[in-house]
Amino acid sequence: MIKILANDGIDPIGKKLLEDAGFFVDTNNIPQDELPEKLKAYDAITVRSATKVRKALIDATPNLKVIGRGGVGMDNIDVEYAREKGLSVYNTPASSSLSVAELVFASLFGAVRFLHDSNRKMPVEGGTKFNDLKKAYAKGIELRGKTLGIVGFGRIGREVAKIAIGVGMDVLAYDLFDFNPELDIVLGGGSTVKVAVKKATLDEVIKAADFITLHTPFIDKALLGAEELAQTKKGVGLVNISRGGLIDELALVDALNSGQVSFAALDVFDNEPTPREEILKHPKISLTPHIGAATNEAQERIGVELANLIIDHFKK
Ligand SMILES: NC(=O)C1=CN([C@@H]2O[C@H](COP(=O)(O)OP(=O)(O)OC[C@H]3O[C@@H](n4cnc5c(N)ncnc54)[C@H](O)[C@@H]3O)[C@@H](O)[C@H]2O)C=CC1
Ligand SMILES: O=C(O)C(=O)COP(=O)(O)O
Repeated sequence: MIKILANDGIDPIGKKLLEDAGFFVDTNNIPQDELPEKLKAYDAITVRSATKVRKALIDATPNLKVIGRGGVGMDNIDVEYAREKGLSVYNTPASSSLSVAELVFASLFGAVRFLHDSNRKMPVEGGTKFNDLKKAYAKGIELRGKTLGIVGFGRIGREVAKIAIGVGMDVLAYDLFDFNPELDIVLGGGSTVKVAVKKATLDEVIKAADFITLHTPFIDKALLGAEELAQTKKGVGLVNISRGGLIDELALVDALNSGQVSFAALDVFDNEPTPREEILKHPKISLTPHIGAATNEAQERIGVELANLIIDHFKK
């Protein structure tokens, strides 16, 4: 019987698909340091972003045939090495795009009205300093009519743009590669309308946007470091739901303290799962613990897609 370890869990519908196909699915979370020994007994492992599948683990588990990533980023897997060793590696790249895009807007709408800070302070000071807090949060802003800079115009960047257009924002989009700026926006009743975003260089996005949201993988350096942050519009708002490292965290803290950046909404961090104190405690940072893909709908789509990929792999 094919044995699958879903080490970071799998949606129940995906699990049932695998079981109905005759596979054994173990959803126990085996600690990273025990995996080299315990994973020997399995044919496949599925992971999200928590479990790392590095060279040493691949070398220690010669029975392993498949690595499945329930999600997009495969930076926690030594993909090339695994493939060289004859393993198949799959991910589910489109299943969570909408959920990530919605979290961008949850974060943006929240941050421009200080919800992150208000939710921290109201339980402590709301009873005694209600009017002081009311004053502190008096300078909220609307999103309509503002310019959103999107860096990385792939699956998630495009979903973000669609919501932005619905909200009435101007969109400047930049990608390393040429792209089609037209989007099909679905209206009520099922009709669609084509709307194009403005193509821009990274420099133009940095200098002209009121808010910048990043949707690229992390390769080797921050896209927004001290130099770039110094060139933004004064008071720009930043969103990073992509990967830690894309914004230089220390430069960000400086830019928040000087007022160059008015807020940052972060779902991903340099050092997960233990982000640095200056980031966790900063009153101008809206925090979420890497939950971009953490909706029932996205996880169900991911689980089903991953199950079907694994079934196809072993049944072909
Ligand atoms: N926080 C979370 O829970 C989640 C985070 N993500 C992350 O979101 C990121 C984007 O995902 P997708 O949109 O699905 O990927 P995608 O591959 O569809 O789009 C990424 C785009 O970035 C562009 N790009 C790459 N390097 C660039 C650079 N240096 N400058 C400008 N553009 C660049 C690519 O050409 C591509 O168009 C991934 O890194 C993924 O890991 C994805 C899902 C959930
Ligand atoms: O799909 C991705 O790239 C993600 O970052 C999602 O991470 P998660 O599976 O929710 O731990």
